[in-house]
Amino acid sequence: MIELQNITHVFYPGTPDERIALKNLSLKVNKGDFITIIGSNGAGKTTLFNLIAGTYRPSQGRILINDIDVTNTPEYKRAKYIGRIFQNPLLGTASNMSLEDNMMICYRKGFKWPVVSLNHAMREKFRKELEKLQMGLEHRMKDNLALFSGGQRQALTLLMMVLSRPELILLDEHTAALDPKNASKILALTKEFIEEYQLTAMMITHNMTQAIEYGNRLLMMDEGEIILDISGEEKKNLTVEDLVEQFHRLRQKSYEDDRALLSEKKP
Ligand SMILES: Nc1ncnc2c1ncn2[C@@H]1O[C@H](COP(=O)(O)OP(=O)(O)OP(=O)(O)O)[C@@H](O)[C@H]1O
Repeated sequence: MIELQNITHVFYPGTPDERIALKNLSLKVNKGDFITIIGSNGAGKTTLFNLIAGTYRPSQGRILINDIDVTNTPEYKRAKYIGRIFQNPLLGTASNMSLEDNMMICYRKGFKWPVVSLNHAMREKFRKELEKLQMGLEHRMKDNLALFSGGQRQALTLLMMVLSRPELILLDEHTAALDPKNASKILALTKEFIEEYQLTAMMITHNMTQAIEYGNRLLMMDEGEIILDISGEEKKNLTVEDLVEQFHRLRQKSYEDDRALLSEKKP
């Protein structure tokens, strides 16, 4: 469904600040894959998402979506197929608009005609969708989103993204800024929506336990390369210790990700 062919990305090439963020990276994402991505600090995870979403064009290599070369397709055009959620829960929704207006904008995404208006039938439809979040938000459709909590905003971002039926969703540490209770609620919803709508998903996380528990495939990145690509039974049997040990064996150094290692420490 999405294919990266020999992608290299260099920031500030030919200057003293030159930084090779991705090195000749190739990856095939199959329809229905739910891929978790872990990696040491500066491994290139977010750059990978930026290239898939079209925020940057790669220095070298090609990106295909459903066999169509989109390497030079701008981000706004790719947004039709790709949904993305960031760590900041305020980024995915408009604060100064009501919940129902936010949902309407998202519902219209990609459709220029016919123009659907916010009528009784639409409100009922939105109400039913909001009930799935089990947060009581179906009773607050006229409230401005500035009044909602971070967890509620991230749940809404997730729901609205799903309603726009993207082919691929990119989750960039989308639970990292939430408290543990909200983070696990959002993760459970993520899993539920991915299954219900049969979405293809890629999720960056600094939590190795989460990376093992969720999805059918796990990628580990380091210094701009994918160094592990584990799926199926092998993934089901993985432990955090295995991952740290495999990293050490492959790279002859210890895993440098403060947040990951701290989050795995037993109390
Ligand atoms: N806009 C940019 N300009 C210059 N260098 C950048 C830019 N974005 C990323 N880099 C560099 O590219 C490398 C990869 O960064 P990236 O943010 O993709 O890593 P990451 O795996 O997401 O890291 P982290 O887990 O710490 O967020 C790093 O060395 C980083 O400093």
